[in-house]
Amino acid sequence: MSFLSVKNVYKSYGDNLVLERLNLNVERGEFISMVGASGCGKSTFLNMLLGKEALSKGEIFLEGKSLSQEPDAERGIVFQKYSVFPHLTVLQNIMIADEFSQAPLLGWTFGATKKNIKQKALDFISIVGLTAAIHKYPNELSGGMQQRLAIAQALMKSPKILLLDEPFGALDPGIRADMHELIHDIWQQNNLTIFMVTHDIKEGFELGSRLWVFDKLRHDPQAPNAYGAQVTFDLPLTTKKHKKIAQETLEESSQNV
Ligand SMILES: Nc1ncnc2c1ncn2[C@@H]1O[C@H](COP(=O)(O)OP(=O)(O)OP(=O)(O)O)[C@@H](O)[C@H]1O
Repeated sequence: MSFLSVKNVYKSYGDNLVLERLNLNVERGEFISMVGASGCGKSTFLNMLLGKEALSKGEIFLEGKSLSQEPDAERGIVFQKYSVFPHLTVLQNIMIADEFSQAPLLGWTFGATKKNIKQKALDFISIVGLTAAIHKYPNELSGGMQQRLAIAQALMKSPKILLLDEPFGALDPGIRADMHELIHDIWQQNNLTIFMVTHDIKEGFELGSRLWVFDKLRHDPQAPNAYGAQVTFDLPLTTKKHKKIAQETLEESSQNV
């Protein structure tokens, strides 16, 4: 049994068939980079993994259990646009999800519970390198720091899978390189399974252990929505040789990625 199995999944919005016949197996600890032309359904696929979008057909299993339709703590997500609360400090932003899960009504925790959550938050703040900024508000942080904050927030929930939707797209190249190192270390040290959508094929190659290219195999110019995208290339990236072969494969196919 694979860690995550996608079985014959289809997704359409009205008569717009976005994804069709997806059959994929992923093992724990893989880092899947997902690329493909704009609008081919990469984010839709992530949202289905998150449980935010219902499947039109088929099923996705995580450790043998069908994914519920509700977003779940087992799946953390980091978007390009940061999902932080502007009126809370870095520390409060990271603590809040745990506080609400422990005290769902008001989100206020006290005593030992609060102390434990704070310690856990401080540990993640240290991992993402924000210790010097714990009392700052999001608008006082750079883009890279805000992204670190979003990653720490996602990690607080100890997700089994981490979903990254173009997480570094808005960052300057230097900061991007730092973030690549950070996410690579977090992936390795926590045996996380990561799905990352990126428009930057170089980033996909650098970070991923496996590359999925989404594309439509069939096109009907008279009915552009009649066919959905599939994973047309599924290539390992675990060694330098794999990466070279993957690069050549894509160049030969002149895929629009
Ligand atoms: N909630 C929705 N309702 C209707 N159509 C939607 C919805 N979400 C996405 N779509 C459509 O599904 C298709 C795929 O969108 P999606 O955002 O998944 O593509 P993408 O590959 O992530 O694109 P990009 O690379 O530009 O972010 C598009 O045609 C889009 O218009």
